[in-house]
Amino acid sequence: MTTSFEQELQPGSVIIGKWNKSQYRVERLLGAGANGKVYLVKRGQLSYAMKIGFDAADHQSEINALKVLSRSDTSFRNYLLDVDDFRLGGVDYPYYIMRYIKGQSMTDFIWRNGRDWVHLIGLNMLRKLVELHAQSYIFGDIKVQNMLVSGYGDVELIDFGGVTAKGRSVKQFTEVYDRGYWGAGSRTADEAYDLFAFAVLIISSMESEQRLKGLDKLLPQNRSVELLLGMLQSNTALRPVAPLLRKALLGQYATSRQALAEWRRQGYKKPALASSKKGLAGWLKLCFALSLLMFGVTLYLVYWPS
Ligand SMILES: Nc1ncnc2c1ncn2[C@@H]1O[C@H](COP(=O)(O)OP(=O)(O)OP(=O)(O)O)[C@@H](O)[C@H]1O
Repeated sequence: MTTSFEQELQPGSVIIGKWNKSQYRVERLLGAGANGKVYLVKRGQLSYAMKIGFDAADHQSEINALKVLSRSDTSFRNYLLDVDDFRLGGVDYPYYIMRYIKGQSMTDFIWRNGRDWVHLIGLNMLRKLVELHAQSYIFGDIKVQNMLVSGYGDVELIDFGGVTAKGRSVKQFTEVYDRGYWGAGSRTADEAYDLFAFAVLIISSMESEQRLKGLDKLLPQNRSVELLLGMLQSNTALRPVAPLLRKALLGQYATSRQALAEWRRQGYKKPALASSKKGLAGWLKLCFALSLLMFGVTLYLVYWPS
């Protein structure tokens, strides 16, 4: 049953769970998508994200996967914190409470801090996939919008709507990242499916908007993995990881563990955050100013008539 939630929850309004009676104060809307609306809420001093589902069946299946992951001994532990309904205008709306992830999109992060970050972000993304795959699920809907990057290139996945048990048909995907769209394989949930999308994610994060334009509107006869391989080949910044991404696009990794092991073997320069780059620039400016001052003092001492 679809229970579209048209209303906006106003900041300051209080949501009370119908069953668990937990109370959450709404701070603001974080985002809205095809499956629901996500709000930043507070319980006491702690912040959480609350997702109100539109479709009861989709919402429940997302919760089922999150319950398994939340109980696992992985970084997804305790990701899901509460599941309940709230009543508004005589209608019950299902919601769940999850960890609030503070971060920025991968493209923003790379734009701010530099392209050398792609290696570390890729590594952290593969680590997440290995954890998820070990629980017999695949993520399904890997895309820039479904992950956040924070701190020193730490990656968090958000939107578990595409999480699918291995062997089933992928529940939710985005065309450009989907190997079926590119005629590169089926939509059956296996680890290689996520690795294909991972390769597209890395390639697209290093491409200009101009070159990505129209990729989602290609006629079926023009969609071929060769096009993605061509983009990969021409991107010099991706040269060290190009052989790995090529294998991922061609479905040559059976497991994410293999891909992670190879990614790790690629050495990379430790990237610097923009703020520390700024710090360095500040130091350089200070040193330059000091050397000018010293130069002035020397001139004064040498040439000033005594
Ligand atoms: N745990 C979280 N912490 C912080 N922000 C979040 C969290 N979960 C979701 N968001 C924000 O809310 C937005 C919408 O959430 P989500 O992607 O889960 O909705 P959706 O309906 O499944 O979207 P889509 O149509 O892309 O499938 C996200 O793009 C993100 O900005």
